[in-house]
Amino acid sequence: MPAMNFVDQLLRAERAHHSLLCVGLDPEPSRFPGEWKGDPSRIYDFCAAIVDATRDLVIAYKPQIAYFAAHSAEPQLERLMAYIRAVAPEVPVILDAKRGDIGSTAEQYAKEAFVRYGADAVTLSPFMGFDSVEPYLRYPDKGAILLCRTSNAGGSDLQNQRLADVDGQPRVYEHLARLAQTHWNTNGQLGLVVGATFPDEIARVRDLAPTVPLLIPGVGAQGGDAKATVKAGYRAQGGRITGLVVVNSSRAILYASDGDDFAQAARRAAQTARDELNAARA
Ligand SMILES: O=c1ccn([C@@H]2O[C@H](COP(=O)(O)O)[C@@H](O)[C@H]2O)c(=O)[nH]1
Repeated sequence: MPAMNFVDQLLRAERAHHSLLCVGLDPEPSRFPGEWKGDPSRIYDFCAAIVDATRDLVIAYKPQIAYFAAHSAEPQLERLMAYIRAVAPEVPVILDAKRGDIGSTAEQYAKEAFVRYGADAVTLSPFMGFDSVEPYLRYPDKGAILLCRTSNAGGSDLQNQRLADVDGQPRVYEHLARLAQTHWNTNGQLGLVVGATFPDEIARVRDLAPTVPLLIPGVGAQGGDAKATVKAGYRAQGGRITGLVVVNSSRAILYASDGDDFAQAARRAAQTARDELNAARA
């Protein structure tokens, strides 16, 4: 049976769990509960408990590789990826690595994401241009999600600049949104990262890239508005989703409680976030 591609995996998970919520797996040992506090050898256990508590509520998981690499915990990430595939095979996993390098090195990063970790998609910085993205597109079913209009304030420094210093010229992030909808999307599996902290820009990206899935971090701990996010980026017609949003929340869910009830608290926080996102679809 041919493998299901990333976009279809997202749509299937959305249907199965009626959810636009992506839980971000950003394990920070200093915030672990009880006896696990400060112990990096518990990264896998902590994340697996979060997965067990939330797996019927999500459209995707997004492990951020830095939280593993900083503790030499890549083997725990490998184990976690295998665990998610085993217990939640219907949930795609986006490896948040924000890679970006020349083609020969990008080939190695693509192998790391898709072969070593078995990720369904990876986040990339498009700053080095199409030849730095192309090696990922050679994997026909895998997703590549390009940073477009990021959630941090400093994202404006470059992404909001106009291509020529003339009013009316597109901004860098607008140009990228157009490319992702058209020429660059050679396997049909590109996505764009747009921050929930900038709902007007989400709407602009959606206009320029009407069918590209948007990964939207910035609700929860960064204060982005869930309702405004969905209104700006989600599109459906006649019961069919035409513009999908995958809305990430990490710390607000992982650390909803610092006690032994952390997993139950994460579940409650995920339920609340999922319901809030769904209410905004109406
Ligand atoms: O523009 C961006 C791109 C990526 N991120 C990542 O998303 C999560 C957000 O975590 P919260 O705890 O929900 O704030 C984190 O992994 C970032 O590296 C982003 O925030 N903004």
